[in-house]
Amino acid sequence: MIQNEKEMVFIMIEINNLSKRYNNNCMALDDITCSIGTGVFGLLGENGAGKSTLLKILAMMIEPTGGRVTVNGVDVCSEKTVIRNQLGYLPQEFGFYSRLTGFEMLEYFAVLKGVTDKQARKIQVNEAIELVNLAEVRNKRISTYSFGMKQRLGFAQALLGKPQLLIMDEPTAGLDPVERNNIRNVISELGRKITIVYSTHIFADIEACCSELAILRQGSLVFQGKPDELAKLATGMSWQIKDTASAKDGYMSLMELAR
Ligand SMILES: Nc1ncnc2c1ncn2[C@@H]1O[C@H](COP(=O)(O)OP(=O)(O)OP(=O)(O)O)[C@@H](O)[C@H]1O
Repeated sequence: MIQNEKEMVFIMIEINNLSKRYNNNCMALDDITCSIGTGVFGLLGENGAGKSTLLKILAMMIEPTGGRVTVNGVDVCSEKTVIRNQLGYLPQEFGFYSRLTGFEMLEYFAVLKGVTDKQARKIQVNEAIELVNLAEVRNKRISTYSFGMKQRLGFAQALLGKPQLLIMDEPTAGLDPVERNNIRNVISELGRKITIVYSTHIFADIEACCSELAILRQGSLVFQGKPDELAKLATGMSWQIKDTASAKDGYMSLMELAR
């Protein structure tokens, strides 16, 4: 397994009064306060809710305009190197050198992550490739990969360097049901040892893997708790769509009712 139990570190992320206003005046996050411990933490929310913005701040890609985030008491804005050494990050959009093979690309990322020993690097890269089911295409150029394969390669790079904190923006997006299920299993397994924070639009992803979740809506935190607590809140509420509109319109009606 790619994680070593002996190196296990308990992570506690504290988010206090966090805000992010972009230069165009868009308030992407508005006074968010929550705690995230070891395990798998899911972030749910519709398009534009602020999920990617929060994950980018946790991954130190952007800075907040207000409030503070600490990881085990260390401020993410002032002690970036300390936290980067423990971090694996999968952004929503990921760039690869398409002329390289999947194996070569991951080796390159492993070097960037400081895995200097050649043998250790080979082992880590092969483990990551096996975990995301890319073994058969490891020696094929990335230019020949499907979208889902590239997504899984992005997932694999986040695992290199044995991070204790994994931040992933929609890791299951664009995957077929079999691969989505595999990635859910990998996330659940890794979440026994490290902290994983990931965003998704799919509640079934959260149900399958997360010990805790938060829901963002228009930059505000509207729920934090366990998946079954959210399910309890919805007990007794059910909706039937009677109109004959298209499935997409029906889905939109349901979302409006749910709100
Ligand atoms: N660089 C930026 N400059 C200006 N506004 C931005 C920028 N990035 C995001 N936003 C805005 O901030 C808000 C939150 O965006 P964000 O990408 O965090 O949402 P999201 O929940 O991840 O959405 P999605 O599910 O579509 O990925 C949106 O209104 C978006 O338009």
